[in-house]
Amino acid sequence: MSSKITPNIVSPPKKIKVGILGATGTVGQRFITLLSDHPWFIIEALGASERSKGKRYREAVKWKQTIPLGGLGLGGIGTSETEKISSTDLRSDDRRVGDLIVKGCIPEEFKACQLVFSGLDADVAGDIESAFRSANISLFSNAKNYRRDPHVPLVVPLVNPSHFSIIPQQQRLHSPSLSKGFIVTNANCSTTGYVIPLAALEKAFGPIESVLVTTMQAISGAGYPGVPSLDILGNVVPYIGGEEEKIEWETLKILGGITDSETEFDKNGVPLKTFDMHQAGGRPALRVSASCNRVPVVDGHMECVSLRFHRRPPPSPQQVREALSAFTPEVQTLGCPSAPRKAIEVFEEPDRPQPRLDVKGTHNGAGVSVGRVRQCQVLDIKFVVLSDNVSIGAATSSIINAEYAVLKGVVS
Ligand SMILES: NC(=O)C1=CN([C@@H]2O[C@H](COP(=O)(O)OP(=O)(O)OC[C@H]3O[C@@H](n4cnc5c(N)ncnc54)[C@H](OP(=O)(O)O)[C@@H]3O)[C@@H](O)[C@H]2O)C=CC1
Ligand SMILES: N[C@@H](CC(=O)OP(=O)(O)O)C(=O)O
Repeated sequence: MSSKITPNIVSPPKKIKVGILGATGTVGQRFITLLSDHPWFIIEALGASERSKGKRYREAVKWKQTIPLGGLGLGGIGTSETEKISSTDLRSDDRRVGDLIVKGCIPEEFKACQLVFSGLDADVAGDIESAFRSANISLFSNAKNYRRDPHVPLVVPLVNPSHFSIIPQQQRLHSPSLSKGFIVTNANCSTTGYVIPLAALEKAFGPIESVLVTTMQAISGAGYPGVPSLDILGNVVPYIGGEEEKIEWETLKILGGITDSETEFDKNGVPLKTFDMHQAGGRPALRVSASCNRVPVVDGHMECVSLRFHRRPPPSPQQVREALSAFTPEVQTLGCPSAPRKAIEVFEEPDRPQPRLDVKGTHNGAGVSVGRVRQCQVLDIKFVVLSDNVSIGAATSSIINAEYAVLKGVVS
């Protein structure tokens, strides 16, 4: 595993106790590696299924990360020597993550946590996550269950953290007497990877009208043990259930806006049952067509993207490269410690990025890599984007979302 990101904050807030639901899974394990040396967050509680409940974490988990589990601490390491000492005092027992006893995923077991991350299997995430919200716990989820909910923000932290402003409306509806209970979701891993360059291009050149995206998705996207080896070795599977639809509508919600009253997403954002892709909701309509493939790669989703801008004439490939490279998301300037120092790494080499060489990039999988920016003879521009599906595609996004919420006072 590559080196950790150096925190880029000046004055961190006080230490915050966090829980992880689905802690034994692929995404849960990535949460643990990322949080074990987080400056603010301290792992307080881990939850998983009845199969794992009551066991020490190291006995419950099939650990598949490249960092050994044995040495991982509970996080809250601070950014200075003084803080490291005080955070060790706070964790008076100074245990390792592997020592923690796995709990059941019920809110009573997570009462001491100020916020909870979820890497739960989508089959069970719906009821469990809403129980946490009702119990006045702030929840940051990777599961798909609440992404379409018109009062739940679907936040790719490098793109649309402004959508956190829908949270008071969600609380009014679901927990009017409670101040902390809410759900924030992050997006599907393929959506996340390619919507970051799309957002950068919209920021520089205005609305995009049409996008064609073809994915080559890693096996780790299917969790553990995932796709049978006999299906994927030396093969490509041209179907991932539900994935194309998710990419197509999630992109609209993420790049869309919230109405001025901050009570709902606008027409471009809400995947309403009656949603009409041709109807403009504050911006020209965006059409997206996705084709998804599972490929024999362990980590890293690669996506070939072609797009057309609303603006005529469109920008040149060189202008696009410069805009992508210059993209600076709010979470970066605000000082979220897990935000990449560079959101989009642009490659000039004709054969990069590649999953095996570039999936971690220079930012521990928190940014994305773009290459082969060139003219498209059918639309305007085409390029390839590579993202770490388990980091920025999942756990890292949730963590940056939570950091943003802390810095904005949404979680305290
Ligand atoms: N892998 C990826 O790249 C991405 C995944 N996601 C989403 O994140 C979530 C987790 O994915 P992933 O880590 O790959 O999945 P895994 O199958 O690897 O892990 C699932 C987790 O859910 C727990 N779990 C299963 N059933 C229950 C239950 N009845 N009660 C409580 N906990 C339960 C498992 O615990 P136990 O070990 O005890 O069975 C395990 O910790 C999913 O919703 C997925 O769609 C989102 C983006 C990317
Ligand atoms: N389906 C994605 C991973 C995933 O779990 O997506 P979602 O969170 O949207 O269900 C993949 O296979 O790579």
